[in-house]
Amino acid sequence: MAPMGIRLSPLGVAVFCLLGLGVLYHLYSGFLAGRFSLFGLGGEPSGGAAGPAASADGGTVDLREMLAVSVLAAVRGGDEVRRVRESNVLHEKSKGKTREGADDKMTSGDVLSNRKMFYLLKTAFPNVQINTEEHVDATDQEVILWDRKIPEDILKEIATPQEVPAESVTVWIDPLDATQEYTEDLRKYVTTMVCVAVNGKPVLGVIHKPFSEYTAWAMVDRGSNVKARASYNEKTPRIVVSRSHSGMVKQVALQTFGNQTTIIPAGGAGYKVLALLDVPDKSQEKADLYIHVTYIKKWDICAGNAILKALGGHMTTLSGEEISYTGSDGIEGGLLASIRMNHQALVRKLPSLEKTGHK
Ligand SMILES: Nc1ncnc2c1ncn2[C@@H]1O[C@H](COP(=O)(O)O)[C@@H](OP(=O)(O)O)[C@H]1O
Ligand SMILES: [Mg+2]
Repeated sequence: MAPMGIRLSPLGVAVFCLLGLGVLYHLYSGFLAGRFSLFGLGGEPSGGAAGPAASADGGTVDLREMLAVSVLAAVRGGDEVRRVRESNVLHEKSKGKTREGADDKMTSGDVLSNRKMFYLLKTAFPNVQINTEEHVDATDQEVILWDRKIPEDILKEIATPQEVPAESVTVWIDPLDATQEYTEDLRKYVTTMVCVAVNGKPVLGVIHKPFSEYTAWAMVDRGSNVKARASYNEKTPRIVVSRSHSGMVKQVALQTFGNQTTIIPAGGAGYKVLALLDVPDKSQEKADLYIHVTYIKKWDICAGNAILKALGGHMTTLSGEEISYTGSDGIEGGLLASIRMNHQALVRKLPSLEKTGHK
């Protein structure tokens, strides 16, 4: 009942109730959306108003949002990588042997970075396929909510969203590239990487250097925060190659380009792609070509492939085939990466892997 002397209008009460409902809906919609994504993961909600960026029925995802989360994931993973290295307690172990018999190493830096990166992306995009280098322990789930903010530098380069079907997307995460060098405390080679492929084609890549806090990102046909250098030496190129999984790469490079060619042994596929670009980081060496001859995994190369492609460069097998980032984890045909060069002419110059004994 209304207080004495005050008469309530039924219309006023109805408007008031509707406004109240509107405010409640607004407050709780983000919270509920967050809960749905967590149920998708089977995880426990930890609160907060942020939610997933994709609808629960598969639907579409926005590649610009995927880029923002990929940058955040690479940086957060990098924080773990740095923290573990600085603690000097790496818990280094071997996951087994590579085909060539080298130790396939893993540390706490790999595992903790993998967990952060995976759950950040999985919480934001519950419906996309995510392939990571390290095993994700289902009993050790973490929910990391994205605040749905797209950084200014991305908004400046990429003015509009770009929706694609969630089912067409494959994400590749390398939580710690150059693990071998990480264990040797050769910090400059270490990167964290995220790549998004659509129908197997690499469309966006992020390479982050945790120890110099440098991040390169690019999206094909949309924009980037990194560019190619002004010139490259095609005749006697400086060639960056693996220092720990080299196979016959030095012989292949010298045989193809002559003894005047400079070979730069370096760790990490991310580091070697950055060596081809205009990167301000002082610890970064520069090269004209990146060649790899042994087996390699797609999380090692997808981000670099996307960035090179976005900047007009190429990454292919040694026989010039494009690499498809779906299905199997690895590629057999070696790797040739170049930018501002005649890539097909380089392919014709190189001997086939059969001749080098790698196939
Ligand atoms: N033959 C091989 N088999 C398995 N992984 C290989 C490989 N050659 C290179 N890689 C991986 O590719 C990345 C770059 O190698 P490199 O530093 O030798 O150029 C490293 O990734 P991770 O450090 O993420 O394991 C390395 O383990
Ligand atoms: Mg790697």
